[in-house]
Amino acid sequence: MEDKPTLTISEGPSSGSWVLEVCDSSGVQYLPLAPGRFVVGSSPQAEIKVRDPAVSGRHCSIVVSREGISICDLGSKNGTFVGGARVKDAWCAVGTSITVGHSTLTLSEGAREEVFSDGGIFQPLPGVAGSSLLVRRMTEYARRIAAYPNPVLISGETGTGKELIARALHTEGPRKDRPFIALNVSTLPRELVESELFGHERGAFTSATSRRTGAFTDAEGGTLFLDEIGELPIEAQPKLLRALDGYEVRRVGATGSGYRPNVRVVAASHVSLEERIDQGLFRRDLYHRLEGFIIDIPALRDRKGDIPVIARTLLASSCVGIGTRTLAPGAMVRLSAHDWPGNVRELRNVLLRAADLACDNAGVIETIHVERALNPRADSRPPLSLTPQTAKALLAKHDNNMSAAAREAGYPRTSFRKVLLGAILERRKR
Ligand SMILES: Nc1ncnc2c1ncn2[C@@H]1O[C@H](COP(=O)(O)OP(=O)(O)OP(=O)(O)O)[C@@H](O)[C@H]1O
Repeated sequence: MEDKPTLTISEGPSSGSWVLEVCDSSGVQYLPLAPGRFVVGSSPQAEIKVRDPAVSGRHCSIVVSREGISICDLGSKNGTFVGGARVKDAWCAVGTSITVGHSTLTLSEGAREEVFSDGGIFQPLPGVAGSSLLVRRMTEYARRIAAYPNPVLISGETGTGKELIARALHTEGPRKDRPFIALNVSTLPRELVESELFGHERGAFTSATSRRTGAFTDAEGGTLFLDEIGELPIEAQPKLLRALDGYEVRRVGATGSGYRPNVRVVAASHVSLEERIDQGLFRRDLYHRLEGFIIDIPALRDRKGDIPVIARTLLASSCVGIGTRTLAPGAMVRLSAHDWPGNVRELRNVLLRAADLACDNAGVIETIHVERALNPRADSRPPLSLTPQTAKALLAKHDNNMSAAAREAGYPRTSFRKVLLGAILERRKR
């Protein structure tokens, strides 16, 4: 849509403005939707053009009316999917993610008036793939606050990329040439936390055989990333508060005057710090010192439009040594249908396993590979009994298409082939 129609629907259940986020091989486009019918496809005539060879010329249509927004498949080759289900006609709600080919279309509400300072050319944060509206908003905010010296609190479920964002805050800010030190508080022995943070003098405690600097000194002039800050023992919290308030702090066992750290603290937590406060495990004053700027990273299931681009990025970066891999449209649909409780980390691991399983399939990851990668434990169970005879029958059923027969059997193509070779050898023996 070269000239983008914009209109605010003022009556009916679909009141408000709608934006369609189209994520295809060329990146992301945000298209404000006016009432009407729009054909989605790869053809130049389509009103909503998707640059993706797996998308049919006229793939599906989107109808925006007073009743709401509906989608209708137009007899596409690879199908139109909402969640994991192939649909002919479906009503869509805000947040609905539609998969066509390797691309996703996500419906958002009320972003039409939103103005981004990037002038429409989205510049992702280093290493952070994804360009959904949620990520775009987060990126804009992170870039802005990267310039400040104040602490930042990053919240988000496990695997959403909290450390990545912390690193981006560092590299995008004025401290980028100074150290970035990451410390996972939950892995520190309770009795050593203070020493790890602030250092110790020789003889301060039994194992302190020499003087040691702590993370605050190591990060001088730069950024200190404190992951799992909610696990910081309550007795170490006042000293961190002092450091954040700009007062002098001393090494464990030191006497006399201390030092005033010049460090930007970025803390992260995947648990609610408010809950830790209610449980008496976290000081409210420390929380307020940290939460001047909060970045809340959305869960992957709330930005499914990011899955294709993150998946492609991870396949390119994580599969070094495995080989080049591409995702079949069905595999992308399966990825988009999953809820990703482990977020991007889980996606990375699933892709790695799927890439390995696809080694015999010309580098194409199919739905079956994703399915098996999502259930790795099922994979280590002995395979269901596939005899040479059933393999042969399946092959005949699928007109000698080995991939299709292997898929139905739930086997990788190589294993299926081995069983089939058994049938041939058996026949030769007779
Ligand atoms: N948007 C993204 N694009 C590419 N890779 C990502 C993205 N988000 C996360 N990752 C990758 O996912 C993995 C987990 O990220 P990270 O360690 O930053 O998550 P986290 O939220 O800090 O996790 P935890 O709470 O468990 O410490 C890393 O390998 C990271 O590079």
